[in-house]
Amino acid sequence: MESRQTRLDDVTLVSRSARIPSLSSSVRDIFDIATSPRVVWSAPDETTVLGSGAAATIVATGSDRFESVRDAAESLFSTGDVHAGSEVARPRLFGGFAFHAERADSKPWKQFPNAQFIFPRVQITWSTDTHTETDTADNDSHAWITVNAVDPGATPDAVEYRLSQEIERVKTLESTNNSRSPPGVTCRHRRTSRDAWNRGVTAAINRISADNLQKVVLAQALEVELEETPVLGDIITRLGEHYPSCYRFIIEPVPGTPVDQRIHTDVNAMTTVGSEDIHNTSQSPAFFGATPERLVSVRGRTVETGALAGTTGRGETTAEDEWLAAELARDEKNVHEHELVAETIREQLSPYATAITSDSRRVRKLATVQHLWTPITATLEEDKHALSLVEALHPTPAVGGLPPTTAAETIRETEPFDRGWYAAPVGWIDAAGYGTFVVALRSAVAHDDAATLFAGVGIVADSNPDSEWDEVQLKYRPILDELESNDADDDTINQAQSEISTHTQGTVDDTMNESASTSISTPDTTVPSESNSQSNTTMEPTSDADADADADVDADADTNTNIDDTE
Ligand SMILES: C=C(O[C@@H]1C=C(C(=O)O)C=C[C@H]1O)C(=O)O
Repeated sequence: MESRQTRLDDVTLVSRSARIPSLSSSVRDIFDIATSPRVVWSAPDETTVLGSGAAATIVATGSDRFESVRDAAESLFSTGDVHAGSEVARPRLFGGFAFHAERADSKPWKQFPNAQFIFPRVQITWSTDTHTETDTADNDSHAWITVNAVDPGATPDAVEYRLSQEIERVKTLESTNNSRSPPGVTCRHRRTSRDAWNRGVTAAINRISADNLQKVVLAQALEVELEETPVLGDIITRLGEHYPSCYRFIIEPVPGTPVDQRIHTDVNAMTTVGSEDIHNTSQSPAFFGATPERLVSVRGRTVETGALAGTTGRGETTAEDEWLAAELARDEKNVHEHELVAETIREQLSPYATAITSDSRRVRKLATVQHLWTPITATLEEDKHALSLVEALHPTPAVGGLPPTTAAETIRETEPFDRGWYAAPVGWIDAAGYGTFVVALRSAVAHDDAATLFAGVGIVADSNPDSEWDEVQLKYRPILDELESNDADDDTINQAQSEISTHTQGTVDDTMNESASTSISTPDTTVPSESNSQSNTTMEPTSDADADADADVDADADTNTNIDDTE
């Protein structure tokens, strides 16, 4: 994509939307024909959104990157001529940040700026979260199409004309309903060997004993070669089926976008998405995942967040599963690790809030793991942009550690790879400054016929390197299951259907079935942007075989051929 850096007073944002009743096409259908950069956002209790192409892109880097993106976004939206027709169809910016303030410049993150937000050329918003092919029978299911242009020459007439073209295109799309098989993994390479892991975890524990550190989250990266290029539209759909309570996302970097200090808009902004000449054939990398962790959602003065830390596996029988949940809920190490996170989040919110409410700590069951979870809500003292809350909260000790600076140093010294966008904030913002951001866990970067997966664990004083290793392998499962060709799908679905959360007080809740420097880019000329500036019950496992369930899962994770354990 050609792009140019643009003064915001030179551009006009024009956005028009229309409702499409009974849209039969799903994310799976449209993702394939959409134009890079593509984004998908699918969250419990939120509309599902697919973005195609970039009418504008905001890029930032450095320690003031949150503020830079916020200022650029506010400037961009302030130029707007927006007729959304419905709040759900309102134009939004989708994107995220790297974990660290500096840009990652190594594989697989080379094409990802430190912070990047895309203002899609075409945004399709499904009115319900359940937008898969089964919904076609649902008369109420409908979608909105929004066409955005950011260009000195953008006119309402031109955008409306383009909107009518997009409506025809989407309405006439065949819904294939075909789910293609996972690509299959041919080779795996761990970036951290078992020995290196043991040394890293032991060194972190020593730092904790020496009182320099309370907690640090250490991660691993797993590179896999695939038999073929993964079909991300299918993968994200299946992740939605297996992990309905998780936040699913796909983000592609904008090809050719300068990585800092820019606002860019797309020279092709007025061309039709999906037409032959711009059909997506690129090998753009894509960051995708299904994370259980919402960093923050801001709507008006209501802030929703939570602490998610402390992990165990799923049992093979209901009794074993409940036993594991009960053990997790009363395990001192996990509760300590969890409470450090919950307490820090409350402290991080307190300068902005008139009230902070923590719900009871509970066990949250996902298809492959169970976590300790404390939902937290706050009321803001005054209006705050979602990105200000993101800045206040990232990184929580659920993915960084305490104290934050020593934890960040320990992470950099220990991990032999760059986290890139893993464990960092990914989400959306709108013109009102509302937004939802998640912590990008259970995630991977797909690049050509390969992918790099990331997963981490919280290390505290009484952590054991072997158990922490096992926990990392378990956390690879959501993504690895979508890449490996095997018959494990059915088991995962069965477990997903039992997603519930259990209050530690023993009640059952089913809330689980329910979220630098700057650039915006526009075409051609390059001018500096102004915005640069517990359950109480105790159960025993039913049998020895059941008690070995965790070991079985982990052994499974290692069954593939060609595992290269070298660093
Ligand atoms: C770091 C990850 O997960 C985080 C660490 C957890 C833990 O240590 O128990 C649990 C949930 C997440 O906050 C990951 O999934 O990669």
